[in-house]
Amino acid sequence: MAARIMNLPKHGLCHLMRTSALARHYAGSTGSASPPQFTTLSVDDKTGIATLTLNRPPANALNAAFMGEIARSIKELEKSKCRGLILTSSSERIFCAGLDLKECYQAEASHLQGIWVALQNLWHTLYSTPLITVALINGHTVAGGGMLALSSEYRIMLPNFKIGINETMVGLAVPMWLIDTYLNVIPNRRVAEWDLTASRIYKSEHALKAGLVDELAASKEQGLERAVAFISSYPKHSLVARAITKRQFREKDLKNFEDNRQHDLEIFLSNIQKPNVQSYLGEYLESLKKKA
Ligand SMILES: CCCCC/C=C\CCC/C=C/CC(=O)SCCNC(=O)CCNC(=O)[C@H](O)C(C)(C)COP(=O)(O)OP(=O)(O)OC[C@H]1O[C@@H](n2cnc3c(N)ncnc32)[C@H](O)[C@@H]1OP(=O)(O)O
Repeated sequence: MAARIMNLPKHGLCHLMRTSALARHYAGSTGSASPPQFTTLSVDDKTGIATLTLNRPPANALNAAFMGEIARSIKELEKSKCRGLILTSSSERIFCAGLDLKECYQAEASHLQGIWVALQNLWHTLYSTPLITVALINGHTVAGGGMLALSSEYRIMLPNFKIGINETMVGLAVPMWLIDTYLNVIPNRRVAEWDLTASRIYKSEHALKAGLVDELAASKEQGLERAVAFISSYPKHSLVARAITKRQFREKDLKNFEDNRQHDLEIFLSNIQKPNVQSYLGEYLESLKKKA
């Protein structure tokens, strides 16, 4: 691991930063003095590949601070001209359980707004990044967690976990930008419509067959090797052309999102505050607790 910040490393791809250095960098560039709280970031100076590890126990549930932190890391890595990003989890069971439902229950409108805007920003940042992105899904990933995996370009999953988008199950509609993201991975509209309307959750092995993930890996170590191999398969000289091509594939979805950003927020706020949705959310949270 590199131990210093410098302008141009010898391979010309990535500034070299350790977690502590990046934390200082955040303070300068975002106005926030707080170091990363829920993630760790490491950058390999030989490969130019960053690994961002989600670390908000027990479930990596997404609250506004956590989502802001992930989005800021991606932006900083873009500036430092890293080549690729691997997203993974410090948990051995859960990659990401989606939005922090405890923070969505009986919350003030302003708090809910902060959560949704952070989710929108995180999706936009990850979906549009020129970095080569791989989700190394080393645990269950549902709802907002599925969004993180599906917005990445390549998915490597460990066996015997669950992946899917289950919003209709919690009584809410899937937003158009997430439908577009899903279609970018599963272009068969009938299958995508069925999956999202039915809140279909796939087991790893079935997700591979369905094309929702690209590879299975036997262990996290093997998954990391495969992720590095995927990112390294893009030659250095092609990175700019690659990024422009990626952007063109995703541009329409990004524009649709920008055109409807405010409306999307209003729909979420209106739905999440409905008494029946809140009541269902309360029961759902109880059912999660009872499992323990
Ligand atoms: C509110 C709905 C908004 C809908 C918005 C509409 C559009 C969608 C656009 C994209 C946005 C998505 C919104 C969301 O992300 S909603 C989140 C939905 N998430 C879920 O339904 C996941 C619920 N969790 C599970 O199914 C399971 O926990 C699991 C992820 C499969 C892991 O199972 P397991 O390994 O058995 O672990 P536990 O169930 O025992 O959980 C461990 C621990 O974590 C707590 N927890 C789990 N999920 C959440 C969560 N989402 N938020 C907060 N806390 C969560 C769980 O309560 C346990 O805690 P304790 O150890 O303290 O009991």
